[in-house]
Amino acid sequence: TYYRHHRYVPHYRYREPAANAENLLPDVSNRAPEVAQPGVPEVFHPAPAVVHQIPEAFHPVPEVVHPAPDTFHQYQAYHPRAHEPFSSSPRVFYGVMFDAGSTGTRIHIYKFIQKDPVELPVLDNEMFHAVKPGLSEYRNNPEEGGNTIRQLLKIAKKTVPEEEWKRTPVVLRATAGLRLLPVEEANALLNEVREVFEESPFYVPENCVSIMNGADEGVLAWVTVNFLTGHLYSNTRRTVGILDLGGGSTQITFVPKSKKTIDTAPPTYTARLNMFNHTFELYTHSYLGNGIVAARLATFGALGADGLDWKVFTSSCLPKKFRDEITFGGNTYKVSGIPGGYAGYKLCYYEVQRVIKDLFHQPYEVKGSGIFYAFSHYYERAVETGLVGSRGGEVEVRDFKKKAKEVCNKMTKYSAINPYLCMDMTYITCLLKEGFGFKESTRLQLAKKVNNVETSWALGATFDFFRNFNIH
Ligand SMILES: O=c1ccn([C@@H]2O[C@H](COP(=O)(O)OP(=O)(O)O)[C@@H](O)[C@H]2O)c(=O)[nH]1
Repeated sequence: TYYRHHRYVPHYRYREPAANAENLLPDVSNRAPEVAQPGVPEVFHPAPAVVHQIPEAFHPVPEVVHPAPDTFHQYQAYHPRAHEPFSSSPRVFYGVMFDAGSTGTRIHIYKFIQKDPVELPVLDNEMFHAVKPGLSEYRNNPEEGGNTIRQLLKIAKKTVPEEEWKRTPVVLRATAGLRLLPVEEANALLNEVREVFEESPFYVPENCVSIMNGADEGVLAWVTVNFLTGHLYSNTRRTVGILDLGGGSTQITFVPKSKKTIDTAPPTYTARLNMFNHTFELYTHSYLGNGIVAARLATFGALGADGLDWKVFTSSCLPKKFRDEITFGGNTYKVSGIPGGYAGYKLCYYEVQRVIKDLFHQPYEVKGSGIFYAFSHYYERAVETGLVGSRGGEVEVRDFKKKAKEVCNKMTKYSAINPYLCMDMTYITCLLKEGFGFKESTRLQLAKKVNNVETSWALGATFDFFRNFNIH
C-alpha cells in the first residue's frame, strides 16, 4: 500500500496549451520515461513538465463535431455545467476510477482543466492509492469488501473539493479477480460497491460498476500509455505496444505494421477504436489465468485441485526449504520447495513451460522495430531483481532470460528479496519468448509511471467513460 499526492499547482503554473499540441508533449522516441520512484514519500513534486492534453475525442463542447453513441449521458457526466454561461476562469473537473484487480483495489483521481470551451481540456494530475487484498478475496463477505471501497472514497473526498463532489463521477471496473469468480459471487461484490457509491456524495452514473472485458483492458491500457507518451498526437501515427502482467491475467496490445497480423489473428484478437477522428486497428488479447499469481498456482499444478487442506504443492522454482501459503481467488494453497531435491533455472523452465504451452497465439508480427511498454508485474520483478532502477528503463527480452538464470542459480541471495523471483522471472522469460513469440532482441520499456501518471488501463477507461471510443 502506498500513497501519493501530487502537489496542487495553481493554474498559472501551467503552460498554455499551444495550437500545436505536439509541442507540449515529450520527445518520446523510445527514451526512458520519467517515472517516479515507488515507495519514496512524495512531499513536493515540481509542476509536471508537460501538460497532458486530452485527445480531441473528449472535446466536450461542439458535441456535433464528435458525435459518439450515448453522448448525452456522457456529456452530462463530463461537463455537468455546460448549460451555465462560461466564465473566464479555467474550469477544473475530476474523474474517479477504481481498479478492482485480483491482488488489490486502486483508486485513481484525475484532475482535468478546461481553460475555455473551445480548447481541449488537459490532464493536470493524478492522485493514486492502492489497498490489498483485491475485492475477490471478500467473495464470502461482500460487506467487508465494500469497506475497502469506503476507505478509498475517503481519499477521493479529501482530494476532490467539496463543491465538485456531486458532479464528479465514481466508476469501478473489475478485472481478472472477479472474472474468475462464480457469477453470483462477483455480482454480490459489485452490488455492494454500487451501494457504497450510492451512499457517497459523488455522482453515481448508470453502469458505474462492472467487470471490464479483457479486450477493453488491453486497449484502454494502450490508450493510456500512448496518450502519456505523446504518441496519440504524433503526425507519424507511430505508437507503442503494451504488455500488462496482472495477478490473474496478462494483456498484449499493439498496432500491427503488417496487415497480415490482423488477417491471421483469431477474430476475437483484434479491436478497433475511434479516436481523433481516426480509427485504430489493434491486435489485442487478455489471457485469463496467465497473470503472475495465477501462473504460479498453475506451475504448482494447484489451480482447480482438490484437497487444498492437506496437499502441499512443490516446485523446483522455489528455494528448497521454503514453505508458504498463497491466497488467491478466496482459496488458500500450501506450497513449498523440494526439500532434498533440485532447484534451478532449467528445471524451473520445464515447469513453467507447461503453463504457456499451446495456450498462446503468436501474432504474425510482434517483432518489427517497435517498442513495447511493459508495466505492472513486469516492472515490479525487473526492479526487485535489479534489472532496472525504480525509475524504470529499457531492456531487451534477453535481459529477462539472463536475469532469470542468475536469480534461479543464486536462489538464496535473491529469495531474501522475494522467494518467488526465480519462478516469476522464469515465467516472464517463457511468456515473452514462447508465449508471445518475441525475439531476444525485442526492446521493452519498463515503467510504472509516465510523466507522473500510473501506466494502467484506468486513465484510458476514464477517457472512455467521458467519451465513448466505441471499441469493437
Ligand atoms: O495503477 C496501477 C495499477 C496496477 N498496478 C500494479 O499492477 C499489478 C496488477 O495486478 P492486478 O491485481 O490488477 O492484476 P489483474 O487482476 O488485472 O490480473 C499489481 O502489482 C499492481 O500493484 C500499479 O502499479 N498501478
